[in-house]
Amino acid sequence: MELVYASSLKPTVFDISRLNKFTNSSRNSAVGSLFVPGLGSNSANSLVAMGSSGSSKTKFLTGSACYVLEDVPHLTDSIPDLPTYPNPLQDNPAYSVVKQYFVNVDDTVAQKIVVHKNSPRGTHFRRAGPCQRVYFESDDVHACIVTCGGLCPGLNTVIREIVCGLYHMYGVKKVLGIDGGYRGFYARNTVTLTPKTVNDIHKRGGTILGTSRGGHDTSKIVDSIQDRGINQVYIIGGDGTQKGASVIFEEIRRRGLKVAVAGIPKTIDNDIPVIDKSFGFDSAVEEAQRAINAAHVEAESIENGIGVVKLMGRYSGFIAMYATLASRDVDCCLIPESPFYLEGEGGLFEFIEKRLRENGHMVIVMAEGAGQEVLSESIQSTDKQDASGNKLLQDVGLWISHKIKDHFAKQKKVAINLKYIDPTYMIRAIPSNASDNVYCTLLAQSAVHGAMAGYTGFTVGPVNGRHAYIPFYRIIEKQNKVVITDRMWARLLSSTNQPSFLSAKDILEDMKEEENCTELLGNGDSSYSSLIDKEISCIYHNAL
Ligand SMILES: Nc1ncnc2c1ncn2[C@@H]1O[C@H](COP(=O)(O)OP(=O)(O)O)[C@@H](O)[C@H]1O
Ligand SMILES: O=P(O)(O)OC[C@H]1O[C@](O)(COP(=O)(O)O)[C@@H](O)[C@@H]1O
Ligand SMILES: [Mg+2]
Repeated sequence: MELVYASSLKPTVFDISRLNKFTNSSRNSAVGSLFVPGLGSNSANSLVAMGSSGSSKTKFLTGSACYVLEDVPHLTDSIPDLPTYPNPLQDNPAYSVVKQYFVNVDDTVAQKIVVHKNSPRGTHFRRAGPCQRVYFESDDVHACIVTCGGLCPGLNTVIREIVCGLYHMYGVKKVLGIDGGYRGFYARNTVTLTPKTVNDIHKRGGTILGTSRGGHDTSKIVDSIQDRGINQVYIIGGDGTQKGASVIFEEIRRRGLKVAVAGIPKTIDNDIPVIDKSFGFDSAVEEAQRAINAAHVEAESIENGIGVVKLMGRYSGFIAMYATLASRDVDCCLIPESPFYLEGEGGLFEFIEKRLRENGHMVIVMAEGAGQEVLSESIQSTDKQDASGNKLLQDVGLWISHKIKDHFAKQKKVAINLKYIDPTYMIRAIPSNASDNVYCTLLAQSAVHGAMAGYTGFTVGPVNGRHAYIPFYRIIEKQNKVVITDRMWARLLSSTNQPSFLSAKDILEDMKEEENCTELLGNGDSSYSSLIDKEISCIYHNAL
């Protein structure tokens, strides 16, 4: 049993695997508080739970009305008695006039903001921002930045703002860029980054550091961090990258190093859970409009014109869904989460025929991961993967274009004119738009504040509009997907008026699957969030 102290409250620490038993035996405690032996049932008492999920430790702090803080690790968890220093920002003329510039140590951000009067308060995350005391002296900081995975608009902005944030806010002068993703730690050169060298990189697409898939060798990476004397690691990347960051963090902690590991979530697909959205997503949706416009102009200009646009989205169809909603020129949007079929009543071909009869043209937008099951039934699917283990997809846009052409050629009733546009890599390579630039700046600064304050093993991101520090295990436990039984997909269906391709039975099955999934996660080792949510609502309802 370990004892840790968080905020001003006296904590009790216990193994999370015992939470079930522990909370079951406390059902008679006062509403809104968990009964902790030794702390009594006073709702002012809180408990801190530190348990292990496989190799990963989890920190929970509970409060009244079933409040739970899923906190992030801190350097002092494994290296106690580290010295602290006043935050240099307090002497910064720009910030000295700002009222309450520092975040309160008890500030947290609620994960669920739609509540009822009797709802438990539920899960919260630590609010991101500058803290009064920091755990690094400016001259002692040696930071590094790495970018991994696929490209995404805004990568250079995040790099720029980490460098400038460290320099200008904290007086940190040693920042290293790791060349070419994770493998760059041990196989490539590094570049020195200064505000001067990164000054105008936000105007360029891509990443000035280069990126890669695969090549994650944890012990070689941590050896390199240790050998170079790096003590702050900023890791920018998607779900795969954050998994890599999590194991790097574990290894650093195992070796007892004073090194803060901060993740900045990147993915054009918006498939990272918990956070509101990922950077680059807005830019991608905006740029996709140009491709959809082109498809619409082409389709409209000729009799029975059909424009097919393929957008990115391997497992999640967010870009296709938002680009469709933004455009209003799209007749049908196909995403991986919503299965569809081609032939017969209610199928895609029937819908195309109807739209051509009504409007004389149509536009179809599809995510690259859509219809993979139909496609693999039709052509032999391969199980090829990229270097990171992501499934390599067949070109569904090209395949569907051929299918549509074949269908109308066989029918011999309507002569169609189909144009297929694949703007995927053009979209991914653009610089970020204005709103993503602002967003990237906030992400970078929050990451810098967190690392300087000694937090580690966290990903930063907005939760309901407020930036928060989220433990790695919450980011990597599942992927964010479009929920087709949610309002947003219903809005899309009513905007395009396309068929849902689902029978009432399918919808019921989908909802059941969602429920089962939550159940499984709740009982399994991987999702502490679901476990905690289930437990607190159980206690709460029993107490009422
Ligand atoms: N489970 C994992 N454990 C450790 N490293 C991983 C894991 N999954 C992916 N990575 C590493 O993360 C990097 C990026 O992953 P990838 O899936 O290509 O992109 P993204 O981070 O954008 O999802 C790669 O270098 C890959 O080796
Ligand atoms: O061809 P590449 O570079 O491997 O990338 C293709 C994939 O990268 C993405 O753009 C983004 O994926 P990641 O965020 O995992 O890098 C996917 O939409 C796409 O399937
Ligand atoms: Mg990914």
